[in-house]
Amino acid sequence: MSIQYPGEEQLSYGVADSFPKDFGYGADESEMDESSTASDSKPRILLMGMRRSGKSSIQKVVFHKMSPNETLFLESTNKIYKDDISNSSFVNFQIWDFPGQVDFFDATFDYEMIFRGTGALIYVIDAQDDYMESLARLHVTVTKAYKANPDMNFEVFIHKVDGLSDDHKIETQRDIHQRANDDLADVGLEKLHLSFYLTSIYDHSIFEAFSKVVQKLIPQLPTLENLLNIFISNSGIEKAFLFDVVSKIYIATDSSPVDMQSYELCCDMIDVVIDVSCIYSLHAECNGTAYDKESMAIIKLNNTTVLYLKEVTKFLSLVCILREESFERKGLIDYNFHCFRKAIHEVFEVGAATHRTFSHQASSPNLNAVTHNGTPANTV
Ligand SMILES: Nc1nc2c(ncn2[C@@H]2O[C@H](COP(=O)(O)OP(=O)(O)OP(=O)(O)O)[C@@H](O)[C@H]2O)c(=O)[nH]1
Repeated sequence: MSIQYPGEEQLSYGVADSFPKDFGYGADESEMDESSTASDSKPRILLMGMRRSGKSSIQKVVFHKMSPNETLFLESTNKIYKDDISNSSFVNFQIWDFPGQVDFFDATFDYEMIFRGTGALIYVIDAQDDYMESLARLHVTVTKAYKANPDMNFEVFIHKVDGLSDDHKIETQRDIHQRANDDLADVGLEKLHLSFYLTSIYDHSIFEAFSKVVQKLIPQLPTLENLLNIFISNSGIEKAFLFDVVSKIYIATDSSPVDMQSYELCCDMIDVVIDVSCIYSLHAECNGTAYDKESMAIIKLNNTTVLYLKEVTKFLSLVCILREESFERKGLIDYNFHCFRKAIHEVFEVGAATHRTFSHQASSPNLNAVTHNGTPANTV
């Protein structure tokens, strides 16, 4: 595990620099600094919902490492809070936290402008409370937003489900799903697709849900999944996640199903790596220095499972789950990882270059992996 800071020049690479450009409506980093209007043009994710539904808590827990218990002391948000997380995260967009319910009839609130630059609208419903009023607000919000920007994704977080039994959770989700879609059908908006997630800040469900929201906004997702599939099948790995280190959102995974336990294990591994690196860091302050080019860790569990973490870019890390037997071929895994890492860098360089030239012709990176038995496999 690395604990050394590699030097400034090594931190100059950054996938996030290309990320907003790949959304097609982002602005350059330099422009961001010059005016807040420019930074407002960054792709956004909006957090909306009734007062006390848990919007600020979600944002603080996922992106600012606040512990769930501390959210009890969060004060009510009074104005739109714009959180630009791009300096620390691959997830290069703004999260806009809205103060309780938005008054769409307030003339000073230009909701059309806000919705037009939005990638995803997350509507948070407090599942522990009576949600009828919240459902009515959801309907007004999504219909207005859809008219302004039909391309945006509509995500509904059925939140605070930690207080509900398993049966109650399923029943609540079914009920909310039914009512929300019936309301849309009544006004002829069957085309408006709502995605539903059961979430809580007290477990990993909020990170999983946010991962799925973010993945839908990554144009390179199919390429990333393809690269992960090639990497794991040639290396004898069971499951691999590409993580945004700071938020523990997974940007992509291979196409085998995700089980919560594996995801939680990998999240915990990131915490261990960052915490241990911080403790032994050469720097007194451990802000952003705990993760660098040298970062890697191997954790052997007592059930013959191995967790393997390696740095991919300044913000991204690959966390793999594999059997002890497969780990005996560590040389092969490392070689394939080297190819995988190179391919990931190419994906985002191509993305950035494509944006710069305003060209829509994307080229695919080559992943010259070695198969599990050692023969080179030229794959795209
Ligand atoms: N049990 C439980 N409580 C939660 C969860 N998420 C948030 N809360 C609590 O809900 C309360 C309200 O959270 P906030 O994040 O302030 O809600 P908000 O939607 O931002 O509220 P406004 O700023 O007034 O719009 C806090 O006491 C949180 O601790 C959750 O997943 N489970």
